[in-house]
Amino acid sequence: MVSIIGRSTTTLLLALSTRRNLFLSASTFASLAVSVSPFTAAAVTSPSSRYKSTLCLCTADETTSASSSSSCAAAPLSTDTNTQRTMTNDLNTGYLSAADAAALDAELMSTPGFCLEQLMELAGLAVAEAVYNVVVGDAGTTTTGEEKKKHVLLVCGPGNNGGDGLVAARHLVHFGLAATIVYPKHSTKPHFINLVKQCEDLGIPILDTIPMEVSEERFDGIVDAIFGFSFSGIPREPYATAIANMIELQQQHKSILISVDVPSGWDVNHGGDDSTNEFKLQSLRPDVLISLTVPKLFAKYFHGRHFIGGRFLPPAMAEKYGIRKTKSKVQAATSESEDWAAQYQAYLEEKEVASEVNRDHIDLSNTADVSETEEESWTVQYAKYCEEKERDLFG
Ligand SMILES: NC(=O)C1=CN([C@@H]2O[C@H](COP(=O)(O)OP(=O)(O)OC[C@H]3O[C@@H](n4cnc5c(N)ncnc54)[C@H](OP(=O)(O)O)[C@@H]3O)[C@@H](O)[C@H]2O)[C@@H](O)CC1
Ligand SMILES: [K+]
Repeated sequence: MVSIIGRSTTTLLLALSTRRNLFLSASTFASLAVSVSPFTAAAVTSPSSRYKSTLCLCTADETTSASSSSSCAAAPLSTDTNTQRTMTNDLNTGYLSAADAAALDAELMSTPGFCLEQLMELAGLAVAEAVYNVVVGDAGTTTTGEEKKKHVLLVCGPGNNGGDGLVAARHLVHFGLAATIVYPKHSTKPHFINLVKQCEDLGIPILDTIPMEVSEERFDGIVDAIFGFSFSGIPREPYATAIANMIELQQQHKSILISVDVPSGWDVNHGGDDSTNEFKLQSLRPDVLISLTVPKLFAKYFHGRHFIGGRFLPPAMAEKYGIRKTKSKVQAATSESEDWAAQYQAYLEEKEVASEVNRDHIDLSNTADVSETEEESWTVQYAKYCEEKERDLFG
């Protein structure tokens, strides 16, 4: 399976490695990327994603790691996209009840001092990465056959699950996909107002209802970010209609339905297959589930493709909540990643050659020296240019 790190992390590492050590090997770079990656995103049965920040492969064991410091950012729990199967036997992380999930959330924001905005950004980024992997997948292209951008509809609810959807929409657009948001009830909290503004600034349409006309856009993926672990009872309007519309689009347009943390309408502790409940008989059947931090109890009844995203648990807290830890291993990168690594190595070599041309001796193990020398070389060239100009002008 593949773990993914965010582009920002990659960029940071590129910048750091370029400045601090030009001989940093691609494999060291990849290991470093894995070790600093703050979240986990998805799993991925499609190891050949061309998304360039996909850096490492993890074993199935990795999906069980709850340690934020050593685990890959996202891990898939099921390994076969075509034959859906239960993940129960594959999962060693334990499941959280709705009450425990809320308590864990509150505790993350007290003892380790995470703020909600921080957690939501990590969660939303992990969601975007999993969605990218699912929608773009093996095809490795962000466009459709007609060269239109692949398009993701994100249906966002009134709480933090909806916030994860808003964050994910922004990242997906930065990843090169088209996004449309349906946000029936806007939160008046300042952070949510900002999230909406950030999406508007990217030109993402924000609608009140799901466009259902046949002539309207076909969505490659639909992200269900309506309800998370604080949902209870039967969905009220306008969300009941939104859920029904998502089911219709999934069935008629063959859009991939991806639920964030909890399939909306499912009982967080008991799942969505309770035949005694009329609504649940019509409830949505997501193709993909992205559990945040840890799967909730209902996930025992989910049989589709399963990712874990946004794992930021310190080990002591993981232990407290019965989340089992295993050692995480980083295996060889995918062939795509190797391509990427090769490109990076070539870039380093190019830089090295350029530096050698520019001066007799450069200590390549010291960034300060390199930049100073480059700066010196540039200033020398500029001085020569000025001298020439002066000679031309004044003889
Ligand atoms: N640590 C983590 O893992 C992190 C988790 N994060 C995310 O937060 C999610 C939990 O967020 P949350 O607590 O805000 O609740 P969530 O489920 O989004 O919705 C509550 C809203 O739904 C409403 N509502 C409820 N029942 C309803 C019904 N039957 N019909 C209609 N409405 C109903 C309810 O309204 P109320 O009943 O209060 O009137 C309220 O407005 C979690 O799943 C994950 O996605 C990340 O962002 C950060 C890190
Ligand atoms: K959801």
